[in-house]
Amino acid sequence: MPAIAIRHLSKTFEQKGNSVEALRDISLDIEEGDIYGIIGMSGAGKSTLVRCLNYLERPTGGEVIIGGRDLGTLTEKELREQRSDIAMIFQHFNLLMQKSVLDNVCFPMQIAKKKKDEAKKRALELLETVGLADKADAYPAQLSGGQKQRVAIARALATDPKILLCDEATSALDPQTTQSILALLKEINRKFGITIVIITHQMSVIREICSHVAIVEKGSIVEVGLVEEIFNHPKSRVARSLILSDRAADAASYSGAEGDTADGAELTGWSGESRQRDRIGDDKKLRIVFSENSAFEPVIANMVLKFGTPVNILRADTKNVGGVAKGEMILGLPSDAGLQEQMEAYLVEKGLEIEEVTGDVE
Ligand SMILES: Nc1ncnc2c1ncn2[C@@H]1O[C@H](COP(=O)(O)OP(=O)(O)OP(=O)(O)O)[C@@H](O)[C@H]1O
Repeated sequence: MPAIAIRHLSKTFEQKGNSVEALRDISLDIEEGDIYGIIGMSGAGKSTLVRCLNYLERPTGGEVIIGGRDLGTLTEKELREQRSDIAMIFQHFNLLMQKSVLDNVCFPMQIAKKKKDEAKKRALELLETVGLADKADAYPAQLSGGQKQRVAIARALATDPKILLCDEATSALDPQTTQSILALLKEINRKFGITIVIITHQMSVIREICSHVAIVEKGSIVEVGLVEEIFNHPKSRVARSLILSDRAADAASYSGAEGDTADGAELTGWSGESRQRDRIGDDKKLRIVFSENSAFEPVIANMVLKFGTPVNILRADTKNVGGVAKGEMILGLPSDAGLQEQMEAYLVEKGLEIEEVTGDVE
């Protein structure tokens, strides 16, 4: 049984005679212990979807089934109880500014009428878990963004939830702090077995920690599956576009490239992570994903030698996809159509998986 089953979910907002279909016929299974990503551009419906998952927003149609219970059939009281299983963190942390860090973490336990000393003990344990034991007496205003999000995470864990919903939880943070918060979420998932749903517009966040992803566009799911599979073979236009705009913090520039290709091959524009749109014009662009850098370098170099024509490397970098380093390269082929065809055939013959990229490579 999935931790969260979403069946034909829809949500329409009615406003001054206008109706906005924010969600249309969304169906998803999120398994227990998953770190599940939901990604889409601005206005796609992500926040509405996450708010429907705990019925902060009541769907117009369809079902949300959590732990086997259809939330739509619950009374308000049952819904409140059910919600204690579902915690949430937000982009802007939503801490109580007049309360100390410790009191912020104690707050949900206070609401749940837990004994004061037990709540304090648990809150201190949780602050330890998020690495902020020394900040118990500080106030939110005295903390950095990353520290505030850690407090919010500790507070979210205070009611021992089974599910943690993260709505753009790292969007206000710098790349390095984002990495550390994602690492913390991963640790929490592993340590406590909590199912985590991550809502984001950043592909880098998805590929860092999610096992599965659903891509939302205009209120509908356009692609869903394993992150690695979608990263390697995106099918929808949105997935391609999100992947191509993924210039994350860890997109360490591709190293060792020049040395490895210096054996006679002339790769125009090779400079680790290069952007040479102006030189490639409207020529054909290919995206190649590979698991080891060594797998493609000789192939490209030999191809250049074989055809006696340079190719442009528009981008080459390494990305972390679920803890595994994946190489990604965008190759610009010469404008001759016959040569393009032969080069493509050569790459496929050498075992590389290629796909055409349309539009600009930023
Ligand atoms: N309370 C509301 N009343 C009317 N329309 C709404 C309401 N909430 C959201 N919408 C509309 O629903 C659509 C989806 O909005 P939503 O906030 O879920 O998107 P999002 O993907 O989270 O966007 P962003 O990343 O910009 O936050 C948008 O067209 C938005 O204008």
